Amino acid sequence: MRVAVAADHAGFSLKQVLVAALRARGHDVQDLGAFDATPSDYPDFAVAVARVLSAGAAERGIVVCGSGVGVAAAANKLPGVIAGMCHDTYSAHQGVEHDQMNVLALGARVVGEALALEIAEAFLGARFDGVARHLRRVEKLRALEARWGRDG
Ligand SMILES: O=C(CO)[C@H](O)[C@H](O)[C@H](O)COP(=O)(O)O
Repeated sequence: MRVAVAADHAGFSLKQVLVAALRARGHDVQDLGAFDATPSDYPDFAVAVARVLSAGAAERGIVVCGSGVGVAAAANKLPGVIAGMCHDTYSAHQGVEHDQMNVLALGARVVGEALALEIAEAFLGARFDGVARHLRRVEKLRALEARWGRDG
């Protein structure tokens, strides 16, 4: 699967681990930085991933900061993005199956590397189930986006 990944300084180390592991497992990973742990601003990296998703150049995105909160908020500002912060595997796959989540937000100061990798795999392995009630709810999300717009 084509996956865009990015992190700020707080998520840099975990992002390095995720990129290497996901590539080793056969995913086509686009690493959008950060490329070192120099202090940086999480919106810049979350938006880099969200732009790729918004343009249809990747199927999924993973964004990492200290808590996962900032990158989730930033990614959700762009059209076509449904980002969720998940620190357990159930939310990571259910968010895709029910909510069509396409960006996973992780907090590197919250979860360890092994759990983060399991969460990422649960996210990447899941597919939207297309069940009518789930589709109806996702369409309401899209309608909210269309009504109030987002700054891409
Ligand atoms: O967790 C974050 C946002 O939700 C980000 O990692 C922030 O950049 C975090 O606040 C970083 O904190 P720092 O003290 O600047 O390292």
